[in-house]
Amino acid sequence: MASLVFSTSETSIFRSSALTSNRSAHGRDGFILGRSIFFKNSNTKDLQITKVATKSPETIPSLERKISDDRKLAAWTSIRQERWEGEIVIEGEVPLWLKGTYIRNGPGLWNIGDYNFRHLFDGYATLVRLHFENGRLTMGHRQIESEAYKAAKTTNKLCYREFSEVPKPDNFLSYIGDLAKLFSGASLTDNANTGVVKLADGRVVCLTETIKGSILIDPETLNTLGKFEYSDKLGGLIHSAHPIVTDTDFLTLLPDLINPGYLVVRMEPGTNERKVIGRANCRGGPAPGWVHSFPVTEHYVIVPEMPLRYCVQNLLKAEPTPLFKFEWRPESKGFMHVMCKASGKIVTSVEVPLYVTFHFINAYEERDEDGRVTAVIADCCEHNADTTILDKLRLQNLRAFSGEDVLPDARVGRFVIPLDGSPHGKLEAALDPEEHGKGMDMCSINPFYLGRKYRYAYACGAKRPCHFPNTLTKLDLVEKKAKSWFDEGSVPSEPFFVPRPGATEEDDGVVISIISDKNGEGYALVLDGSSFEEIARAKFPYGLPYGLHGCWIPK
Ligand SMILES: CC(=O)/C=C/C=C(C)/C=C/C1=C(C)CCCC1(C)C
Ligand SMILES: CC(/C=C/C=O)=C\C=C\C=O
Ligand SMILES: [Fe+2]
Repeated sequence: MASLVFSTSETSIFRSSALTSNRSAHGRDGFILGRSIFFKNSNTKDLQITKVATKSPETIPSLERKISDDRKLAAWTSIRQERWEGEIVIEGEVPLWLKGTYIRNGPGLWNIGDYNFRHLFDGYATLVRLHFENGRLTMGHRQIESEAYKAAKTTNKLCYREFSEVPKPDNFLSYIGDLAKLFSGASLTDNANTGVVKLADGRVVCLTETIKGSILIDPETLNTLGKFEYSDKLGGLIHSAHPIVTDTDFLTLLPDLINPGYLVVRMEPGTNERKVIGRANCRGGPAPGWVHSFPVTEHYVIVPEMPLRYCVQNLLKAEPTPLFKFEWRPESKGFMHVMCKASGKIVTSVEVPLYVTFHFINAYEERDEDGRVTAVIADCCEHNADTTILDKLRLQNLRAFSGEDVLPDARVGRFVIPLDGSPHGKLEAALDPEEHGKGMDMCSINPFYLGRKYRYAYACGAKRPCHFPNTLTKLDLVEKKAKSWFDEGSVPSEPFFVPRPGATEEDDGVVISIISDKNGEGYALVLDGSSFEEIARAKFPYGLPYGLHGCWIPK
């Protein structure tokens, strides 16, 4: 007789079994019982097994929706259950030095009951954890318990403004109330679905573009610990989704929508207080350019002012506009401001060609033979000044690939910002975009090269035809060459570089990515940072939704 003792947690103790053995389907020991699969959790002495539901389970009851086709790409499909954890089998070999935890964040749940969200960036945050130790790998995933997520679960309704979704007012009076809540920030989401960073003091924070969407998590359990409250009086509602975080620093930008400009702020480790370094005033208008990320060099913070600008009118609209909360203002031009980190002074501010970017890759100072800084070089994933990429990230488009080559072209955009007082900067491709299939986004570098002259970057590129970046690409910015990993029909997430401790070469390390494959399944992939060959993969019990950005927490 089979007898299973289920605890209230996800993990259950197995006493005896009349279960079906299941090695072939998942390449590891496990059992099938009804519609659930159980894997051995082999790092405990007890025979402990972890339950994996194969259909929409009861764990997200109010958000439940039938998954009709189990084999469709998991990347654009809502996560099937709130959490899972267990050891997964590695094919190949993970280097023994790789000890620690990779955590990836991203929007993984795009529906409330039968109501489907429209944009990739609307989804409720899903964390994925890959814990590497002694050549073994434990995977876990879990939803972040933001107020927005909890409210959707309890009311079965959208309660906060997401990237493109706006709660429906019940009547005219509540519409007026909603406008007030928009300006106070009360109706903005705290759905921290964009990135995750480890602060120098060890705290792990998930982030999005709303300041209230800064949420502390426990990197071991993926528990939501609570809001990260900023103790200063700086106010404001939005910030860059990508602060610069190092072992000593936390820098971010706060766009000022009233008096167009950006505050550059720093937060000391162990504190929650952001202090102003300086302010960059916008040169174009009527609002600041969207600032999803920004780069730094050793001595400077680079403040981008994109012609794709925040738009207060679009913020007020109930239905998404073609550019969501933004507008394209080519006449307002594009600029790059360079601020001295030490003094907060703007050392130069140049007009540059029009550009569209989510992600800066890196920046560094160019010096002459006397060691004087002559220019700042800043690289980004640049979408050829074309805003249509935002529309391509609507879920309807992501779910509808019919083989047509519809991904707009992108490149590694290299800004050259002279520091000699010239009014203009340059923007050119750092290498021939054909090298990476003219697709380019979701980048990482060796973190020791942040702000310094560097050679390698890792990003997603394209093998055409495609509708979304579908390769992992190592860029050599000196040789101006790219090398790619590709698996037909798969969607890889951001290639994340982890340096080998003690390494002296820039590309000595591994690259971690999470793959959603054409069979609806998924796996963690580890590539060698130097050869860019696969060294290991580990299949998940089921495919996971696409995720955005990760961080590495060394053991
Ligand atoms: C996931 C990602 O990369 C970006 C997410 C951006 C969000 C959630 C932006 C939200 C916003 C609002 C809810 C209102 C104010 C404007 C804006 C910051 C775009
Ligand atoms: C998925 C993405 C931006 C994510 C922001 O955090 C951009 C994809 C661009 C494709 O080329
Ligand atoms: Fe991002």
